[in-house]
Amino acid sequence: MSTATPTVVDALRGRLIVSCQAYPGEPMRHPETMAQIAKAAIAGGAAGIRAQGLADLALIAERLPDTPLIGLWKVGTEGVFITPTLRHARAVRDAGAGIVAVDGTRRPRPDGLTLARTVAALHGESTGDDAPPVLVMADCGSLDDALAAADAGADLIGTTLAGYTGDRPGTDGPDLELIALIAARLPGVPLVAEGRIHTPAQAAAAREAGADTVVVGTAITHPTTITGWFAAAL
Ligand SMILES: CC(=O)N[C@H](C=O)[C@@H](O)[C@H](O)[C@H](O)COP(=O)(O)O
Repeated sequence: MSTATPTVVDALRGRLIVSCQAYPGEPMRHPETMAQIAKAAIAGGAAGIRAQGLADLALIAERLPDTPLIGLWKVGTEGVFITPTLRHARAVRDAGAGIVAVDGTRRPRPDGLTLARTVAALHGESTGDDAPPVLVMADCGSLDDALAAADAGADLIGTTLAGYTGDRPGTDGPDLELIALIAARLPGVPLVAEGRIHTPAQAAAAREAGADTVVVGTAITHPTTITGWFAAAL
């Protein structure tokens, strides 16, 4: 696992990261819209942004140059779809993400590389201008994924895919049990709680369970879903 203690991780510890994503065909799917949402999230106290797609990432990096940015590139919605290959990861980095989120499961990757080789390649490549190498966040779906990803050298472990790979139940809120299991087995490896955190109390519970930092997406930045929650209640 990585022994680096990057300052960007310190800046995120105990703080909120807001995921700003709109899905194909949705009204808010526009880089300008996502950049404005990201700025609004920072104004509200977020310490970092997570975003998808090269155009969104490039604009957010330009508008918020001092904000830690976790980038990903989704390819489809099935199997290994979060930044699935080294080529996608390099593009996300080159678009301006200081942290590249990649699929961190043990499933085979479309380019045939292991996660370890993917991480090593990214760590070994200069980003120019004395900038530190990009950090890699492994989006995991289980404890075994997390252990393997830490072994592979991932800088941050995320619970992003818990409930989406068949290894863990799709809990109503965050998978607090998984967060606690990973925190206990990987002390010292930055742990990002992500997925189905819908209330401030759930965010606090994720931190309490052992997460270093918390990502909230839908509940802050996806009005169609939030509206649906309210509409369904009436
Ligand atoms: C499983 C998957 O594709 N997760 C994606 C990863 O980037 C996003 O669709 C989620 O919105 C993000 O993880 C934040 O989670 P939530 O929106 O539940 O707060």
